[in-house]
Amino acid sequence: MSAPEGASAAERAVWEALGRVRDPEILRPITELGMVDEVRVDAAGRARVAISLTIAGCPAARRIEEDTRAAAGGAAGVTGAEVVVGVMTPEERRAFTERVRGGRETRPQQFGPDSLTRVIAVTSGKGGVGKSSLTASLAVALAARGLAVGLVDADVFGFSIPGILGLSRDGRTEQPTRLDDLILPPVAHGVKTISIGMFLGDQDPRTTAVSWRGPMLHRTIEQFLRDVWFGDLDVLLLDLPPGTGDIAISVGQLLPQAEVLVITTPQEAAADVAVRSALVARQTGQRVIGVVENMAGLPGPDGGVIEVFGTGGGARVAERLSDAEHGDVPLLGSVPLSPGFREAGDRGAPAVLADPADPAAAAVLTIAERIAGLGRGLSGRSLGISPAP
Ligand SMILES: Nc1ncnc2c1ncn2[C@@H]1O[C@H](COP(=O)(O)OP(=O)(O)OP(=O)(O)O)[C@@H](O)[C@H]1O
Repeated sequence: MSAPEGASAAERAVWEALGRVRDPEILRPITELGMVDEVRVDAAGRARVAISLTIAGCPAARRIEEDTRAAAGGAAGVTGAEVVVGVMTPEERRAFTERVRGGRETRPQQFGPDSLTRVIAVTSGKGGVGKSSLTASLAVALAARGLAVGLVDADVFGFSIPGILGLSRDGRTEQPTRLDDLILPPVAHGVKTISIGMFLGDQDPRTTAVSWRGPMLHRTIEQFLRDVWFGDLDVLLLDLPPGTGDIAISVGQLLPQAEVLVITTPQEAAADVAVRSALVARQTGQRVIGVVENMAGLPGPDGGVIEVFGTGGGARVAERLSDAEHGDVPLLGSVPLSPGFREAGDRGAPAVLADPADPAAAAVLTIAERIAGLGRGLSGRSLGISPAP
């Protein structure tokens, strides 16, 4: 929607400014989404903007209201701005969800084999190697490069993504917005993020144990991929639980075209199990695109490096996964131990944004650049186009 005919110059300026206000969950302009009902600017330059939100008090409401006021107030010829917030009628909401979907149905799966979204599942053999920290940081780094990025935290037992991305504070995790059968994921640092930790209702994730059997886990991942509206993504990252359990197998079945990124530490024991988790992914048809070594040497105060977890694990995993059949699996980078990187994650402000000069953050940024540059092979895939008759 844009300024109606007969609008004054100041009203047109307000409409134009509102075109730069994005819904923080859908990441599209509120004018395009039909959320602006009316713009009036009186002779004294006072603007009155009427907007309609999907649900009263939806998590994004205050942000949209503030951004709208700021945008209208800053438009040429405007001396002050008032924002009147209304709620869409069920009819308007239906039209809104249609607009969000762009006429497409959410079902079946959004990330089927013909989708142009690169799906990258991040796996590790054992826990605690920094897989979640690296997945979240890579997602943020790729989004900062201008890509549309989604992140599914499929680490059901150890979901830590909401905390690392600042979506969880004091035991309360930000909730997705539900619009009828559409689930809109919260956006953190430009990344559309969904986690099992967002579906625990009022339960405190710090004290809530998730103990689900395989079929329930499978259904949850399936629902994440089907009902959560990510829109058009360039990249979808999945943080898998460590090891080769039910979730890894479900993801392999649901997303056989996914690429796999393997995280290990330099330690022999971590490297051995990392190779095994990659081999399981391969059995389901997924392609291993590379290995990242985390928790490599800790820079010491005297300029030396303390090899807390030894050396060489990343290179060993890459070498063992490279063969004539699968080609060369590269070691995409080695991320040093860094107290600053950990602290930033604990604060919910990833170091790749908050402190890009941090040695671990810098290594992750370089790895993100390499991953973005790898692209995805389209050979053998249907592009969904047919010759003109
Ligand atoms: N390069 C690093 N330097 C310092 N600390 C790190 C680094 N990478 C990860 N950490 C820290 O190590 C801990 C474990 O990391 P994380 O939770 O990301 O591991 P994980 O492999 O996802 O574990 P799990 O799968 O068992 O949940 C976290 O406290 C994290 O902040």
